[in-house]
Amino acid sequence: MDDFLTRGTKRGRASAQALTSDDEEESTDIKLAMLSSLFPNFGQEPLLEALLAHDGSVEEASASLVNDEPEPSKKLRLNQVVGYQATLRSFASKSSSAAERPASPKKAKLLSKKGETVHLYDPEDIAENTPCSIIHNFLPPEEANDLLREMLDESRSFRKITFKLFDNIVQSPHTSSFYLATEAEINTQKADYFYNGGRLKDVRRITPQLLRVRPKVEEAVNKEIQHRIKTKYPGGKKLKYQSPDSWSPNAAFVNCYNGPQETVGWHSDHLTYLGPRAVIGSLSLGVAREFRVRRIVPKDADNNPADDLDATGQISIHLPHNSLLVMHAEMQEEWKHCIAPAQAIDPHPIAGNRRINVTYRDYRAIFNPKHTLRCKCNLPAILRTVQRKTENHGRYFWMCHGGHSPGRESCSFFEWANLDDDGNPSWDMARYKKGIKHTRCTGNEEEPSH
Ligand SMILES: O=C(O)CCC(=O)C(=O)O
Ligand SMILES: [Fe+2]
Repeated sequence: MDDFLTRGTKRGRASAQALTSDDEEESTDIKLAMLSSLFPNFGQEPLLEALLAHDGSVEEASASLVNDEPEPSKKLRLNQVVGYQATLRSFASKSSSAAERPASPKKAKLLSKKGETVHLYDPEDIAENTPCSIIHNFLPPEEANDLLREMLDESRSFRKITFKLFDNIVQSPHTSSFYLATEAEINTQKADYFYNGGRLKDVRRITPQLLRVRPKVEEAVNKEIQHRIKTKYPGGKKLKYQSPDSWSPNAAFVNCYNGPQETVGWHSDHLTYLGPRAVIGSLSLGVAREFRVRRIVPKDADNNPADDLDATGQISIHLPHNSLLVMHAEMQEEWKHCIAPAQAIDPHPIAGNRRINVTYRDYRAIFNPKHTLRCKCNLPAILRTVQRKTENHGRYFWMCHGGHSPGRESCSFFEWANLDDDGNPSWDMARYKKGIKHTRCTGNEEEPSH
C-alpha cells in the first residue's frame, strides 16, 4: 500500500536519532499528499511552493490555496481536450532523441535535473535510467481486454481509503482493492495484517482473469529480475538483502484511476510484508498515465530540506494499456514513485477515462506478522529503512505502527533490523520453520496461508 497514507501526525520518539530525523524530513511528502488530496486541481509544484511559502504549515498553505484555486473558467476543460498529450512537448526537449544517442548499443544515461521532468517511453531508456523495466504489449490483446473488463466491473465497488492526517480526514486520491487466492488467506489477512495502523476491510478472492494472467506475470518478472542482475548489478550478483528465491506473486493490489485528476502521491511501497529489496510486477490497463519516479537524496543536517524533494528531478515513465512495469529490487528503498495528475487523457475504447493498475506482489512467508517483532502496543512492528539521512543510510529498522493510526500514539518501539544477506530476519527460525506453509496462490486451494 501507499506509504504516504500511513504517516500520522505524531510519531513516538525513537531511540535512534536517525529515525526521528528521517521521519521529520519525510513529512514534507505527507504534507504534499495531504494538500494534493485537498486541492486535486493543483499540480505538485504549486503545492510545494505554497508549503514552502508558509514554512511547512499545511493550514496556512491551504488557506492561501483556497484563494488561488482555479475558477471553473480558468480550469482546463479536460473533457474537451481529448487527444492532447501534454507530455510530448517535454519529451521532445528533454529525452534522448535518436540523434543525441551514442551509436553504441548501450544507451547514455540521461540527466534529470532538479525541477525538471524527463519523459521516457523506450524500454531501453527506462531500464538504463530508472529502477524499473517495462514490457509493452505484454499480454495477447484479448487477454488484456478480458482482464480490463473484469477489473472495470470490479472497480465499480472499489472505495477510496479514508485516513487521518494532521487532524483532517482525507481520502486517497483513487480507489483500490486487494486480492488473495483463498478464503483462508483472506481471513488471515483481515485478522493479522495491519496497514496504516488498521486492518484492510476490502479483501477479495482472486478473480478468474487475475488468476489467468498471474503465471505470465510471474514468468516475465523472474526473467526481468535475472536480466537486471546480470546486466546492472555490481559483479552480476543480486543485491545485498535481495531474496535469492524466485519471485512468486501471491497477492494483488488493484488500483483504479477514474479521470485525469485521480492520482497517487509520492511514496515508496511498504517493505513490512514484502521484505527488503522487494520486486513488484505492475500491469497497466486502459487509459495511459504517467508514472513518475525520483531518487531519494539523503541529506546532511545542513541541507535545505526543501531542496532535496526533487534534487535530481523526476523521470516520467509512460504506461500505456497492456504494459508490464517491473519495479526492481533497488526501487522501494532508494526511489519514490507516484501517478501524476494528467492535464488531459486519451479515452480508452473499453475503459473510457479509467486506468486500472494491478500490482502483483510476493508476500513473503517469513514476513508474516505472526513472526514479526511486536511493539509495546502489541502490534506487529513495521519494517522501514533510513532513506533521507546520510547517517545510517540504507539501514533497516522495525518501529511501532501506532503513530500512523488515528487517535493512537506511538509506543516509541524502535529496533535496528537484523537481516542476513538474503534479507531474512533473524527471529526465532525454529518457530518460523515449524509454522511455515508455503502460500503459493493457485486459486483453488483452501489451506491456511501460514
Ligand atoms: O498505479 C500505479 O501504477 C502505481 C500504484 C502504486 O504505486 C501502488 O499501488 O503502490
Ligand atoms: Fe506504489
